[in-house]
Amino acid sequence: MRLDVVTIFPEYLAALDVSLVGKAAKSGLLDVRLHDLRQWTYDRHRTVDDTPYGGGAGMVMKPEPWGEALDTIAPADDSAQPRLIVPTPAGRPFTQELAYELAAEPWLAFACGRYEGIDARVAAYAGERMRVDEVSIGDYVLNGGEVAVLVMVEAIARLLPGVIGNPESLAEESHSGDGLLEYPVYTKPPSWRGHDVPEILLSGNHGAIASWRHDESVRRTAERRPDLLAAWGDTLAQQDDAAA
Ligand SMILES: O=C(OCc1ccccc1)c1cn[nH]c1
Repeated sequence: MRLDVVTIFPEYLAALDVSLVGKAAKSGLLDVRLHDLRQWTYDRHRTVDDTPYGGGAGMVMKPEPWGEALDTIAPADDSAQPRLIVPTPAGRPFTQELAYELAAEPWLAFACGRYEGIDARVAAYAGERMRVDEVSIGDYVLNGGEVAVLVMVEAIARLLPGVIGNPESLAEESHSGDGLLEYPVYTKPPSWRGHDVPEILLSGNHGAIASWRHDESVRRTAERRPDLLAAWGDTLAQQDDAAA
């Protein structure tokens, strides 16, 4: 997979060179290219922002540098075009499902907005030749899209074959498919500072262990994410109907 990231803080994305993503990049699974948006500015102050039409506080990122960045990274006359992801609080939710979808793409480009955002015509212009998704990693506001890109790239890269050492560990994690949160995990020692590992996990009774883990997943989901439990209940009902 090719990954392009356009930002006014390329050093923010240096983290992509370490850990899993760094290893994937070195092993050729990922072709990560960072671009400084100011490369496409020509005034003395390398201006990337201006005041918003219609008034209001803050500044908006000018369209011109973005248009030139996109034209350099993905020339309009190339048949191959990236899927453009624009992190923003106003985006569609980033989910494990979307991470899987994006992990199947051959080429992703990320546009890191700052200030109050990027002139809306940039997404419209890009949309003339590539798929554009405005995506939110959560209901809070950051100063820029860079951290959101780190979050999304890590969630996506770990799904690429060969990046994760043990693919089985993908199957049982939270949000990985059954719609419930992951059960609590334990390792040695069996007793630690007055806290013991639940006996069932030391029993070797795999049926009982699986049942305990499912019950713990349901309990935790009910406690922390009743929204997911409702969805999970609906899914079960649909499965029952389908089986009936
Ligand atoms: O703050 C975020 O992105 C940076 C950004 C982009 C555009 C305008 C303001 C801020 C964000 C929050 N959840 N997901 C993304």
